[in-house]
Amino acid sequence: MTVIVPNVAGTHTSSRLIPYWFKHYVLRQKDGNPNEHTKHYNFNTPRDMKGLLPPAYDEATHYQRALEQLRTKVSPLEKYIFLSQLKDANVRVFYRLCAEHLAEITPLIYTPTVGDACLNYSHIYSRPEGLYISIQDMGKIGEILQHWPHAEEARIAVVTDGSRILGLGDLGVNGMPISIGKLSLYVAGAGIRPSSTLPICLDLGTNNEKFLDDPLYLGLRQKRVSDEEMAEFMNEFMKEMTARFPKLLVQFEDFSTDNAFKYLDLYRNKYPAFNDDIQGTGAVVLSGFINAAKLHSIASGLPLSEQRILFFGAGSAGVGVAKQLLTFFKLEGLTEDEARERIWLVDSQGLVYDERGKLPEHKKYFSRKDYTGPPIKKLIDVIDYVKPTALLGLSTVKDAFDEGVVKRMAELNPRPIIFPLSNPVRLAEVEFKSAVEWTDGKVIFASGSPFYPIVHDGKTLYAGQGNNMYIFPGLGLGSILAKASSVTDSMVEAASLGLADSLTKDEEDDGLVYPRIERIREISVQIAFDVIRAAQDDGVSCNASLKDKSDEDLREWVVSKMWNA
Ligand SMILES: O=C([O-])CC(=O)C(=O)O
Ligand SMILES: [Mg+2]
Repeated sequence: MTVIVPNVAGTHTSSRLIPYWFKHYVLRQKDGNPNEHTKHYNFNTPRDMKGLLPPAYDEATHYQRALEQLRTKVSPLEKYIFLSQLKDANVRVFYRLCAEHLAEITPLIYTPTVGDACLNYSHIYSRPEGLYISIQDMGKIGEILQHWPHAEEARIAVVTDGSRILGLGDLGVNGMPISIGKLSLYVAGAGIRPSSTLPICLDLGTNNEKFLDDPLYLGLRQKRVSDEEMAEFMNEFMKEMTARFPKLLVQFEDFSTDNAFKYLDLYRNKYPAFNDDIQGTGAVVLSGFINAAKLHSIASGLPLSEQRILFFGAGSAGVGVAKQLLTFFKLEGLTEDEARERIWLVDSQGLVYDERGKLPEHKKYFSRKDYTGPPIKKLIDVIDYVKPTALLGLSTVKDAFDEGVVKRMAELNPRPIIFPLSNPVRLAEVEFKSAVEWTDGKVIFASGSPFYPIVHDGKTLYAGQGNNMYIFPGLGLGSILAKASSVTDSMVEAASLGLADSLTKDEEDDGLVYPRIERIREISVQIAFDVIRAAQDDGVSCNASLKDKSDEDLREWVVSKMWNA
């Protein structure tokens, strides 16, 4: 019997909260500048609030009140709107709520609900929360960046062009909530100061006809610009960003495949920048895979180096993850060519191999040379040919891992590794419940979006969440603290290995491949530490004062730099 266990969050907190919101409210009324709120993040308990607060007002109770109110909302989107307003009204209460109830709040401010927020952004929009830079701003981007207050505090920008939001496609300017959501996790998960975060949505047009026809659509009513125009825009944008925000790290988010690779390659050695979908997702999957392969090996006796990984989906995320997984085999002593041999890609036309015909650039590296027969189109047939130990989905094709596919994986492996990584949850290649049932509980599972735990034959099974949210907060924190001039491959790899290493005994006993999300801050400290050391080894850390710190001192120093609500 299989039962879904709802995620029941605890309700207790005894921590005191500062009612800064009142001061914030009063100040905002005075100046009325919509961006002004960002400067009110550092508050002391305002003494002048006496008489303005109800007699029995208690900071801790107020926090519980917010939680209670949240739970009266029915739909996830309503909850998202409530939380968004709470953040605006009272940033500390919002982040305290996140800190204390992360497992409950994360799916509401981030994947999967943030996907609904993006789809509906032009209808649920209520206030500015970041920067919108459009193609029409070309030539004066520098001027527009001046409008962001407190440039000296800016440390991390999440920049999207809305062209491939999660698995939802081109959402144009409606992509803004993904930048906002990621940055909320930077604060909640890594203690970045809220005023140091900068959400940016670039509006280069959209090819989404539905939005172009929507009278409330908030973006430019035009098709996406040409590659040449975009390249010119991006060059000006990055140049002006560095001039205006010299201490800023840029996280590229949800650019369409080709542009994701193109702009990462173009800027990664020039600016402190990384691409979350290529490098962040790659790192998080490598990490979960390391732990999954250990579990597989215990059950199968197969040496780790003999894992055979089949990727279903060969976009930016798929190829990014595949490249990162080369590290897994290299750590087992294989050469790069040997490592590449252990990985197969499947795209919409089936197995990716040289003889199939012309391939886009990013698929060529993994294209098989050892198969020359007719195209193998169906996934189940590719599985029969490859005999994979692991099946990873980054396709956004819902239910692509059907009963036949999953059962075949279970016939080939005592404990098959199945990672449906597409986001949001309704695009997952297979649901956790089905994967458990079809493998009789044997599956080693991680998904991009969260699934509830499942009780199978009296045992509670947990779905790992192979989402880059475990990586980017710590990778960003480490890069910022190291004052890294660029984000190197070793830094990304360090983040991944740090995460893999972070499982507690209790988590291992529960068969987890990722730590529990409630420990994200602790994990971010470890990742940031590893990232700083990697930056130093690569000679890209410009923070000379960290060089002589002992490991213990460096860890303590990282913790001391984290913001708390
Ligand atoms: O946002 C997420 O949940 C993970 C991610 O980067 C994506 O799917 O593009
Ligand atoms: Mg993304």
